[in-house]
Amino acid sequence: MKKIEHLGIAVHDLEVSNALFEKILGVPHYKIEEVASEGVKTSFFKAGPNKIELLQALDDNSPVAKFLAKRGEGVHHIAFAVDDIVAEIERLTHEGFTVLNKIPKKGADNKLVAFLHPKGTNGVLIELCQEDPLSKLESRKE
Ligand SMILES: C[C@@H](C(=O)O)C(=O)SCCNC(=O)CCNC(=O)[C@H](O)C(C)(C)COP(=O)(O)OP(=O)(O)OC[C@H]1O[C@@H](n2cnc3c(N)ncnc32)[C@H](O)[C@@H]1OP(=O)(O)O
Ligand SMILES: [Co+2]
Repeated sequence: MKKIEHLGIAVHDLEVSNALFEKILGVPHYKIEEVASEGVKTSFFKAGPNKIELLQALDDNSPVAKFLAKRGEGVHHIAFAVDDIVAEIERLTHEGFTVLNKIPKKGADNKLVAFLHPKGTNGVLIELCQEDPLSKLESRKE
């Protein structure tokens, strides 16, 4: 794993939290993106070389809605950048971790993502993140 790609923070109201994090970080969010498959609306901030992802739930059954109901607002996951997500999924599965999706799925900000169950990782939800190679081709079409 190369570095922390982003830190995910669950929030009730994206608009309110966008204003809050703009005050904290001194920069506005650079992107808002819905990921319907995850049931979230996200916004992204850059703090120097680091990225923060705010997550608001789109529906009551989404992972973020459940998290908010159980634990309230706060750090939801840590995402690590990897070069080869398929190889990392294999490696971590062999190490005995529960990879929640064995096939990488499309995340936000042009990434392919996979999650490790927090029960096997000291209670921290871990996201693996690889740059989606197709996203370069998609942006060329525009
Ligand atoms: C867009 C994308 C991107 O960056 O590109 C994203 O980040 S999407 C980010 C949103 N998507 C995801 O989170 C997808 C991966 N997450 C999941 O599949 C789910 O949230 C699970 C982690 C499997 C939990 O789902 P489940 O239905 O089992 O919920 P549950 O409420 O019964 O939770 C089971 C236990 O896990 C704990 N738990 C749940 N979410 C947690 C989290 N984020 N961090 C630490 N612990 C967590 C609960 O408190 C509970 O513990 P106790 O048993 O002790 O009470
Ligand atoms: Co994330």
